[in-house]
Amino acid sequence: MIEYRTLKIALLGGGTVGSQVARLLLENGAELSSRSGARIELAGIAVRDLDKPRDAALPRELFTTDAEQLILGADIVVELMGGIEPARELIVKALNSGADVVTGNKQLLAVHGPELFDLAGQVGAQLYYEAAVGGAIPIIRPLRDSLAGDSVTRILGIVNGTTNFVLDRMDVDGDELGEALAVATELGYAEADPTADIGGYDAAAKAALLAGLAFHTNVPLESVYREGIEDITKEQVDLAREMGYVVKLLAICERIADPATGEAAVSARVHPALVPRRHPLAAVHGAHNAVFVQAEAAGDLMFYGAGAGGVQTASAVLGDVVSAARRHVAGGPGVAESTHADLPVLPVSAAVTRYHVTLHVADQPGVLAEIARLFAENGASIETVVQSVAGPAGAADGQSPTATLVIGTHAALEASLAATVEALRASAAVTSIAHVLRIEGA
Ligand SMILES: NC(=O)C1=CN([C@@H]2O[C@H](COP(=O)(O)OP(=O)(O)OC[C@H]3O[C@@H](n4cnc5c(N)ncnc54)[C@H](O)[C@@H]3O)[C@@H](O)[C@H]2O)C=CC1
Ligand SMILES: N[C@@H](CC=O)C(=O)O
Ligand code: NA
Repeated sequence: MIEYRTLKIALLGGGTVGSQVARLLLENGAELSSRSGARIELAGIAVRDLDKPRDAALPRELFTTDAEQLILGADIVVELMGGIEPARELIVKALNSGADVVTGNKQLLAVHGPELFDLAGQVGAQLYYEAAVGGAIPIIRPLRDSLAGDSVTRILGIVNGTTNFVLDRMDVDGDELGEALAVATELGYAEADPTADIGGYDAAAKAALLAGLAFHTNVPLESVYREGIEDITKEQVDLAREMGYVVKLLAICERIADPATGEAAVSARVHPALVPRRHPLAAVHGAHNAVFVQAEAAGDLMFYGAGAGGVQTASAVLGDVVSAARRHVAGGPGVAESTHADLPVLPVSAAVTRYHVTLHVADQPGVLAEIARLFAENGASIETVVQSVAGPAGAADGQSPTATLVIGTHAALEASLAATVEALRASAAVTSIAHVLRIEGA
């Protein structure tokens, strides 16, 4: 019989993910122990409210409201509380006490990652965070380890399960945004404050982590361009479908050349985009996530799976717990973060994208030529135009007839495309601009 040493796990948070981590640790403890080479013991679960009903039936004596006390004597601290404080302070205490830390807290890492990874390096501890991006999908380890010998050039990902669920329900079931969000929240996909999901903040934090790992540089959260899906309407989703697209919230991380200097730089942005129906990302339904990685030698890779949900995310957390336990058994400092480059992170204006603009114009001779002139003058070139006559303010009201134009552009600098839209807005030929969305993955 093998004599294992015992490793104590302190679990901070017993909510959607934490309760499933606790259940699986208790149910599969023997198996996880033999995989780790150490006996893994759940020492306790810190929560705010001892009497709150949990998703999993867990022994009451494991629960405590004293997170600081629980950390003392723990070998591995699993932080699943979310938010910045007290999560940051507790992780600092855990690392300083020599414990390894496992977290799913992308919000915290996107803001305080550099100082926490530095601290972990200084004290010879390890900070694991596979659950922080893409839920159950292995994406942190592949970027950090498997692709460490390659050069990643671009990441295009659906990294927020809640917004993908909501957009999918709007597309497939005809739901309104609000009703679909209520279901996503009920299913445990949304953050404690779902504005983090709908506003694109959660995806922006994940984009900062992905870009930092992929390009070996620090990508501050505030340098990630962010737009959420709060203004996406059923009308836009329906129009997208008619035109052969689906609306997705994308995180796009790219290594680019600075358009002004030609120097190497990085761009990270999160926004809703039109994705062609034939693109594999269009087939990512429900709360699933998918991350496309393009690398110089490997070519195109795709990582796909459950991006949110308690038990699914618990899988990633437990993988990190086993890694941490193995490190305790083997000794040594663990894997260092590879942030050594110091690349500038450029604003969205330096990104190259395509626009899809729906506008109402006066249905008169010369208008189309005027519109084309505004695009050309601002450095954007039109790829497709679809026109339908008799727009919303038609001749029936005694006004001039209007036409609706749906224009798709070729790829151009975001700065040129945004300037074109401003010029269209100011033009007497344009009655109104109905929608502007970027096209990606075409
Ligand atoms: N729900 C999901 O699908 C996913 C969540 N995550 C991340 O995992 C973390 C946890 O998420 P959920 O389980 O969904 O959250 P939750 O809101 O369901 O659970 C949070 C838990 O932390 C406890 N807690 C919060 N503040 C505390 C404090 N000050 N002291 C003691 N306990 C405290 C709460 O009592 C609760 O038990 C978050 O960082 C989230 O972003 C990551 C991937 C997927
Ligand atoms: N709220 C997040 C949970 C996982 O990170 C999401 O919806 O993706
Ligand atoms: Na993951």
